[in-house]
Amino acid sequence: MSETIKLDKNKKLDVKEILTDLENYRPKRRGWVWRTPVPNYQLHKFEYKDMAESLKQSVPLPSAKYFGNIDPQGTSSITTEIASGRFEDDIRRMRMAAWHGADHIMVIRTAGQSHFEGLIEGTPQGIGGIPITRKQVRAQRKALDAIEEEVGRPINYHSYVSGIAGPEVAVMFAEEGVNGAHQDPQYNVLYRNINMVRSFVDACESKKVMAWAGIAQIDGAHNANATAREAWKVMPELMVQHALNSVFSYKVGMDKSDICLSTVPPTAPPAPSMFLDLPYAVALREFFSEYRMRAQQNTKYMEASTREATVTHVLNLLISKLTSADIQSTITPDEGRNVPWHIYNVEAVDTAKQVFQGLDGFNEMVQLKDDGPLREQAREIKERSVLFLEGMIEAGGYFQSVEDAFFVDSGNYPERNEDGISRKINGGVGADTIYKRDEDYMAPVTAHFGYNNVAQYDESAVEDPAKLIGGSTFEKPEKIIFIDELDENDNVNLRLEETKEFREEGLIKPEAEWQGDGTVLLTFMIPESSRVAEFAALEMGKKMGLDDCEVINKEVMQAAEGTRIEMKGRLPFAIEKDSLIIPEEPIVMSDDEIREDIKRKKMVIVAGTVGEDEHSVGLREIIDIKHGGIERFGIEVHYLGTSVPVEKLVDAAIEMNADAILASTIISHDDIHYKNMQRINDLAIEKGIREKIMIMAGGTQVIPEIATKHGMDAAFGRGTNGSNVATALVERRREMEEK
Ligand SMILES: Cc1ncc(COP(=O)(O)O)c(/C=N/CC[C@H](N)C(=O)O)c1O
Repeated sequence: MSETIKLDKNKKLDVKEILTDLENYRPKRRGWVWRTPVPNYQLHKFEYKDMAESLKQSVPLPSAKYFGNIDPQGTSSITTEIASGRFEDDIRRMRMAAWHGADHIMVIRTAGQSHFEGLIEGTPQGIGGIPITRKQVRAQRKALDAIEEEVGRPINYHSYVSGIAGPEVAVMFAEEGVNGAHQDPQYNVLYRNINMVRSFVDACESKKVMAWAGIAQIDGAHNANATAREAWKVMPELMVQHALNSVFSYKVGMDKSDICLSTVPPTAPPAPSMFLDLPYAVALREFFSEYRMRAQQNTKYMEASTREATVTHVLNLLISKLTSADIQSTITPDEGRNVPWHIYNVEAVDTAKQVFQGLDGFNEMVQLKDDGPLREQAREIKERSVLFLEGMIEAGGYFQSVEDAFFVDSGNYPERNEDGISRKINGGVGADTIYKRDEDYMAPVTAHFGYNNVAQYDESAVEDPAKLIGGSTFEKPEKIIFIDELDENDNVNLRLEETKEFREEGLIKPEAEWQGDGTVLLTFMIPESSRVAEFAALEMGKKMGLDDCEVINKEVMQAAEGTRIEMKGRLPFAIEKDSLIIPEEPIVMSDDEIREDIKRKKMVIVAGTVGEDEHSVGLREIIDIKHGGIERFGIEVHYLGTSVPVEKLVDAAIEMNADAILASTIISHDDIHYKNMQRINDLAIEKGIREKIMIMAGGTQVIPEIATKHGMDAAFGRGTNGSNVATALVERRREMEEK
């Protein structure tokens, strides 16, 4: 069995190492792992109410630096769907997402795989998803073994068991340690036009196998949201679809704790979405309190604006918080315009993480009203769904009601708009492919649904039919036939060869979804109407030398005054890493070394926020002893406050015979911060003190390399602290002393 690969956070994951010895890889475990809640969790200066165990390593939110760099993890599993078509490139994105808190990685299948009659092998490239094959599943599960070690939390790997080869896929997933899967025969019927009898018979087998492997199941009800003309009208039907798949799954043998209802808040602003969606979320959780909730963010009304999608997602997360979400599936905010990009998978995971962090303890302060429209609407949705179910029974059962187009009708049942999806009982892909088992039928395999009749060969094998063949692949994984590649023209090895230069030859290109794709995203505000702005942007992109420019989002600022344009394009060149001139990271001296130098020779500093700038916090943090500022080293600081004229700063330095001027500059409009730096420098020259005084500046928008071009001896940007500044002062003074 191949060893778990050890990842170093400062080293890229080596896909080739993942692909090595795959035939001997065995999954470490089966089944789903839920997060571990930690009641009253002390993190930094806070006590969290609704958090789970923290990660060993992670990328916290940008603002975590103000809170001891904590990265609290909510109790819901967080999903991100990563399936660019090249599984090998997706592995790196999985690592990025895991570091941001995703512990449920979903891989949607290549277009139409639901209609593939059997398993596919090797590693062909996919369209809009990944061709799910044994080798690709193994590679990604093996990679996730390493990634979960690195972040310090189990990661659930997930794909799809629906389709005409559902049972075969279920068996392969059970063999390969897949942890979660969509399985809902209604999906086959309604959205893939697979014969309904075949779908339900297959689902018995698929669910039986998934139950054996402890695979958490997600149903397909959310698809009705995405398909219905007016999504908020299908809520009764959604309840029925959940009921059908959940009870069916339970009856086949799945634990209710592994049956996850896939629920999506049906609407989005500008609709009054909380007023419409919250009652549905409440009704659902009341009806199905024994099952798991997999809350998925709304995609139906997602356009190309990532901002708009993110705000809708935050509202969806608020519903999850007010009700419940065992799994919170994030949807990338760019799904309305791209096959999702790395940065947006991570953004979506961060959005969910951030909202749950921000809403920690919320339910101890806010509760849902016990009366009024919330309860009335929830009741009505339940009543309509019961009517829907009764209507189905009256129509002659599930198959007949599908044929009668009960489902995805945009009428709020019992209202009907007669625009539902109808499927023929004897129609669709796989019709007439169900055969009655012969009298002497038996199957010497584990987790086989239905009467298996093995007693005819061996009474003692009734509970363990695979005993008749010395164990099936579930007991004897060495019986699995591992096929490496089948298509010599479409496989991961060829693709890796094409992108080798970006891994082994130190070439750098930006990438959005695939290694070396060169994709960049530009945001413009063009002071023209939408059409003019679009074509102006394309022209600008061309002149910038970008290939394949495409405007992927336009938002009107005002019809005539301007349009916000987002345009993607491709960089036609790569950068050689070795050719980059990267300035050394400023070293930070030890406290003792700084103190020694100040003791050796006193240092007096004049400091102030310069110009018309009232920001004081940053400079106070750099100066004040209680923030670990430079005073703690014994440096004498004369703080002149805020909005200090340049003249006053320089005059004070002369009066105090200061060794240094420290200028804080937060406002950067029209480069006023650099202009003030230049003025301080020039005035010091004019007053004849420039040679003997150090001048330094800092602020969140300051780029040190630019500041030094405006006369600064040193400059400090976002994230600087007292030790950085004190080190620069001591170093600069030593240089001046050596002159
Ligand atoms: C029950 C079920 N089976 C199969 C598939 C996919 O099946 P194909 O291989 O035919 O595309 C789906 C798809 N749902 C969309 C995923 C969504 N982004 C999600 O997060 O749920 C499904 O819901």
